[in-house]
Amino acid sequence: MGSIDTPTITENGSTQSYAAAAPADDNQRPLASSNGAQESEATKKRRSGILPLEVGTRVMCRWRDGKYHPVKVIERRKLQSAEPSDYEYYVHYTEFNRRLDEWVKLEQLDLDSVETVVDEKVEDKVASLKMTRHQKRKIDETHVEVGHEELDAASLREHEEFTKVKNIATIELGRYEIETWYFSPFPPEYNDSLKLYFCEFCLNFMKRKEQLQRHMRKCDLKHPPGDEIYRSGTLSMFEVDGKKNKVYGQNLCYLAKLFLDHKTLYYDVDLFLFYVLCECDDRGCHMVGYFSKEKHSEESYNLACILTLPPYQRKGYGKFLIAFSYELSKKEGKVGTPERPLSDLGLLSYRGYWTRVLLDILKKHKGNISIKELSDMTAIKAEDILTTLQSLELIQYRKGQHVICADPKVLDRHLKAAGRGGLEVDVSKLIWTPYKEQS
Ligand SMILES: CC(=O)SCCNC(=O)CCNC(=O)[C@H](O)C(C)(C)COP(=O)(O)OP(=O)(O)OC[C@H]1O[C@@H](n2cnc3c(N)ncnc32)[C@H](O)[C@@H]1OP(=O)(O)O
Repeated sequence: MGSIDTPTITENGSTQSYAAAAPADDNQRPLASSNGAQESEATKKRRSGILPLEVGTRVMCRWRDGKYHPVKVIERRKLQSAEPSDYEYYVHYTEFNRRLDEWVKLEQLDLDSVETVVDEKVEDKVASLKMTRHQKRKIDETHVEVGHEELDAASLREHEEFTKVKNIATIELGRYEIETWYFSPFPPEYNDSLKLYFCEFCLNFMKRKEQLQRHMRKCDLKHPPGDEIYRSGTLSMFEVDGKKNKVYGQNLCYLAKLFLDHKTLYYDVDLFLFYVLCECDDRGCHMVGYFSKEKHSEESYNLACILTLPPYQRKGYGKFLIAFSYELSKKEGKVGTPERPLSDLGLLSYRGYWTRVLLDILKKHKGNISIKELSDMTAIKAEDILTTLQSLELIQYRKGQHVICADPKVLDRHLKAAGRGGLEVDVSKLIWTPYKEQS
């Protein structure tokens, strides 16, 4: 499967880029040169007519692969120079996920491709009028000041303005420096910092490296707070109760929101349990990722948010966390499903997990099996089983019923295409009591 591009991570000074810069090719366009001496009078006149570009402008932009891609200008900021047209632009690549939005220099833009300026105000007004009450509440909850049920169009627009540009560009966490993906509503006093320094154990965050160094001398945590409920080899899972460890829970939410776009940031962490996966060595237990789970979910959600930190992605931890969430559901005697909406990467991971689990059972099972039986065996909600099997074309609708038609050859073909299984959860190493039984 091809890779969805993600920003960069630095470890010990060496930069790993998930999207290698491609060599220049036919897709290369002439650079929008800022060298005035070589420009014709006509070009100069045209440039001065359109610069600085308006927010909302659509134009082609040279990306890190060396090719030009369509972008929309989201924001602009003035550079400290004498030229009135010297700005840099925050752009959204319309073909890519928002995590790749970035500040670019004028030189990266092909000014010959500038399209008519969109009337942002009209566009946004229409969008905000189309918002449902539920969407409004979700947006409101990601804001620092929670609790405004009714947002008028003006404050909604103000909020969108506020969140459209990433506030924190990078974080330092343990031995990694990580580029962030999205806006996260840190308390206002952190909003002037491009980089934040996290204690990898208690997740407190600071503006300066020296503050972190001082903190690390005092912090006595060497693993997440809470109970270690799983250990197998160097992998450990900790269950953190948001009520008992409120600050940790909130810090984790601030951190996670930097990599989760459409998720609500809950300040009321009391209602959640956090399952934090760590790789352990002699220096301590280092967070790899986590998922959160509502203590009581009316919608039978068994997972609210899931994150593998970027340095650990594509190594099977995501599928491990998903598998773990279903193992907890099995212990509770319930079926579960992840909270919606799923992100692009979330959907890929879940589809991959469901596909492999179901194909493995169908391959081994002799005779007929129903969706209900599959659901009982896996704790996967029947709807998710149905959509997965439908996408694999293993379902037929006969006499008003869905019937699974699993030809062994078709199963083999799908299994081959399903890729790696991810890291296994060793259930014998899970020592856990469901939440309700603890109180
Ligand atoms: C309910 C919700 O919370 S939805 C939101 C989900 N969370 C997010 O979007 C936060 C940011 N993303 C992440 O944290 C991670 O990408 C996760 C948690 C979704 C997946 O974590 P990972 O540790 O990378 O998962 P894992 O290594 O098990 O891979 C899962 C599968 O997803 C797909 N996948 C994951 N990342 C990519 C990618 N960058 N490009 C293409 N496919 C990908 C692959 O099919 C992969 O399986 P494969 O490697 O065998 O081909």
